[in-house]
Amino acid sequence: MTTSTNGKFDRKPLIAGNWKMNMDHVQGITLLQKLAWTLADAEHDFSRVEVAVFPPFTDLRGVQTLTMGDDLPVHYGAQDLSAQDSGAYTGEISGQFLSRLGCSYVLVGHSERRALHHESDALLATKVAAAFRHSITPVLCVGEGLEIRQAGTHVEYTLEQLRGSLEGITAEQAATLVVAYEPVWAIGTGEVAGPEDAQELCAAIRTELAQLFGDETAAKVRILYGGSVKAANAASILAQRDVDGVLVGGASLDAAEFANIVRFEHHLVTD
Ligand SMILES: O=C[C@H](O)COP(=O)(O)O
Repeated sequence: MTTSTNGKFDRKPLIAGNWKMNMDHVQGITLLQKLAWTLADAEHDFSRVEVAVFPPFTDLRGVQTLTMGDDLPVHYGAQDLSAQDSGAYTGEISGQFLSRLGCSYVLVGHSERRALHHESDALLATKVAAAFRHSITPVLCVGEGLEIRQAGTHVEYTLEQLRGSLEGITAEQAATLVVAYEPVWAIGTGEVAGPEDAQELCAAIRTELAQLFGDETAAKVRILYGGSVKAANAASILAQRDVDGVLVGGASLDAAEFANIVRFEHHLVTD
């Protein structure tokens, strides 16, 4: 294991909060301020553990103003983007606009987008490309539903999503990618995949990335786990070798709880 980042991890851990369709622009600012104060009070070292939030589109300008004005070391991103850059696409949001708003990241293919908006792997590959066109890091979400898990085909299913959604990207682009493994049956249900389940899939994803783009590239990709992550279970999940962070939904709406997830290292047993 290399120790180029923080000693414990090969890659810098990323703790990401997806607010989903919660928090209007006023509530969003309050939440981010509380989070920043809580982490500042705890003297959180952002150079060791990165923090990012994914507010609704309508919050992004306020989040940008706050992070710039107060010089907050928190990154932020959008929950989706258009595959197109501009034109007659009513209701769509271009990566170009997100880039101008200072977004570092964008979620692509969250399971709720795949399910509710029928987003296919082919479409998602064009969204991944759009994110890279505008210098935004895509957080590509993959993961199986309950039926697939019960049938025991979850690894192959998830890897097929991965391959399809990354069609056409280069190894250079892949090296900067973030992948989030989110088993749909564990999202918002209180069911958490065990740390070993998270490791199994995150390791399988890394092996597949190595086959697609080479070992060196795969070693650079951060792979997150998502699904009912809370302060109480974050440390054991993040202790897994191939888990480089978490994508948190519900628990990211509570500043104190999310800050405790960010500070997971304080709950790790050191070896
Ligand atoms: O994007 C986050 C995931 O959907 C997990 O959501 P959750 O933590 O509420 O289960």
